[in-house]
Amino acid sequence: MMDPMTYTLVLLRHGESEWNAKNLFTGWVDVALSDKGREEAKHGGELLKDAGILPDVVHTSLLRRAMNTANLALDAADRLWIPVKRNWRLNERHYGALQGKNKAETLEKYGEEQFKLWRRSYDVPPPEIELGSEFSQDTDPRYADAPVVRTECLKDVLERALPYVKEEVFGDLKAGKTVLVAAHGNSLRAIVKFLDGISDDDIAGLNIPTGIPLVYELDEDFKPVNPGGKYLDPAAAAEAIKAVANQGKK
Ligand SMILES: O=C(O)[C@@H](CO)OP(=O)(O)O
Repeated sequence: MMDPMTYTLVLLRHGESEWNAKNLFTGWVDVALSDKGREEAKHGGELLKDAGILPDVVHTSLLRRAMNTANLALDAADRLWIPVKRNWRLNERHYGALQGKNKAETLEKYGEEQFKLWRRSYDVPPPEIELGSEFSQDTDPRYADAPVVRTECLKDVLERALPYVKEEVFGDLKAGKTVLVAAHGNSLRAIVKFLDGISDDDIAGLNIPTGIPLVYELDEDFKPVNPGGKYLDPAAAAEAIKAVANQGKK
């Protein structure tokens, strides 16, 4: 039994996307899940159901890989009926001019140090994307309420995600709901950094696998009772985390 004084927050990174499979920087580009990604999402829902962790409300980004992952997972857990809240603040980190670029080619061209800084440093953003270019979202109507974003580092993601998390996600937790957040590698890294109080340096080494629910029990001050959370399939998560860390290297 879970302590009745704790809140249950489930973080779920979307299943593999078509651009994850092609090893391309994705960011705000709205790519679909791959077949494997759809399977991962369903499996994530089955893991939730098997663990008896049944979300009462789901929060997603405005990107279809997260929205569809939430739907597939909730369908598998027989919770497709729960309320849905969507917000751009849960989007993947905007990858600036790297959006649409191949990770292996970028590593090759700029070297490991620069590649790592762009990918995992806390406060070094990639170069800004050119407005109006193929992979820019500056005219996308779904972002009418958001500022024009041209690139983001993880710090920027944390700063735009946190107000939403504190208000909406914590608000639902306070109301006694089990909350599912279906989002992205870097928006979830930002949330985990905040929850676990991870330092700006150490966050570089944290990677989140696709499709495996990460469950946090939080105390009434929203501090993790189980620091780092608990993956519902720890062995699969450990394998997948290594693979994410090594993306770019062939
Ligand atoms: O391309 C992206 O948007 C992200 C997540 O897939 O990649 P990375 O893990 O390299 O930050």
